[in-house]
Amino acid sequence: MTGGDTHPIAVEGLTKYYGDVRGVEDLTFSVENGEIFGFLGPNGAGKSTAIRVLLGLLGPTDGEARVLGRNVTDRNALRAVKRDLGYLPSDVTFYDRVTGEAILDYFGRLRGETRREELLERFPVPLERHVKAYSSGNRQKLAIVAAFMHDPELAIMDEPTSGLDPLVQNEFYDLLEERKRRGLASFFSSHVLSEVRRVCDRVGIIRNGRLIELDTVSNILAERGTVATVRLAEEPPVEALEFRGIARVDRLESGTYRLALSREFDALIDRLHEYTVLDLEVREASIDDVFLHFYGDGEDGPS
Ligand SMILES: Nc1ncnc2c1ncn2[C@@H]1O[C@H](COP(=O)(O)OP(=O)(O)OP(=O)(O)O)[C@@H](O)[C@H]1O
Repeated sequence: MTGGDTHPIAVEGLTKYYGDVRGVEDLTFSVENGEIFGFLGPNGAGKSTAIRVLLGLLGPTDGEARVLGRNVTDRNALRAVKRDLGYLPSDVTFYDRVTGEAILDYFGRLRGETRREELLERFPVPLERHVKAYSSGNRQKLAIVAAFMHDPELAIMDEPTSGLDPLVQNEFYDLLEERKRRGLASFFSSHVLSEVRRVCDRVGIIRNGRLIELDTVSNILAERGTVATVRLAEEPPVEALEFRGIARVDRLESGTYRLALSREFDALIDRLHEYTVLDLEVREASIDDVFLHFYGDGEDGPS
């Protein structure tokens, strides 16, 4: 990785161990300008660890990471780009005995606040109250305003939508999409496939500390974004239900099969036509489907 890398985020071989405990191992990826990048993984996968390293809060054990062209181990260089960086932590902890307004004043003085009023209209919070009295949703909204009010070039967010109601989530997705149109980069972690599917251009899937998939959302979903569960009067072998465009077939119980497939149903209908279909349910793949059924359940996922 060269010092002149212009990616908002560039990570190569990044590894972080906590003693013997693996946080993340050998992560390599980069985020483009104007991209919404989703970092998807189950609890304990290593998402927060990676984000903390990107923000210079944890030192890497090995490998390298650059944020806005600055090496994350160079504290001074990182401090110099703080104004261009927005950060939303997973556990929003503000000093409790201050008002929301005082918190925004503080961050405003540090980094700027050109979008403060506009964002407060979109993510309203009881500014005059002590943060201690805030609901978790209001804390999260305050954190969003604080992270974006200086209109940062790059936003790094750890599970930003947890605790938000659906309307506020939508407002948040709109905010990311507006940023994208303006060429600004956003990186966020999530364990919710549906939101990653909705807003992200590319997704990195992390499991047991390793990146096991890095692709556009549409490519990932094109191959295996739909799950059909079918109950047949007959009991054909699993192979009899395989066809082009199907990623996987599992037999759940006698006569019941689960098929992971692309959203092209003609081939499915053709194949099922050969049997007596007693029940058929088609749904979007959940994150459990992605992790359990497409990546196996071995320690490190696919090799
Ligand atoms: N301070 C720490 N000391 C020791 N081990 C840690 C520490 N922080 C995280 N870990 C371990 O590192 C691994 C990755 O954890 P991390 O919090 O990064 O995952 P995550 O994907 O953010 O999970 P979640 O979605 O639950 O927040 C886990 O095995 C976790 O137990």
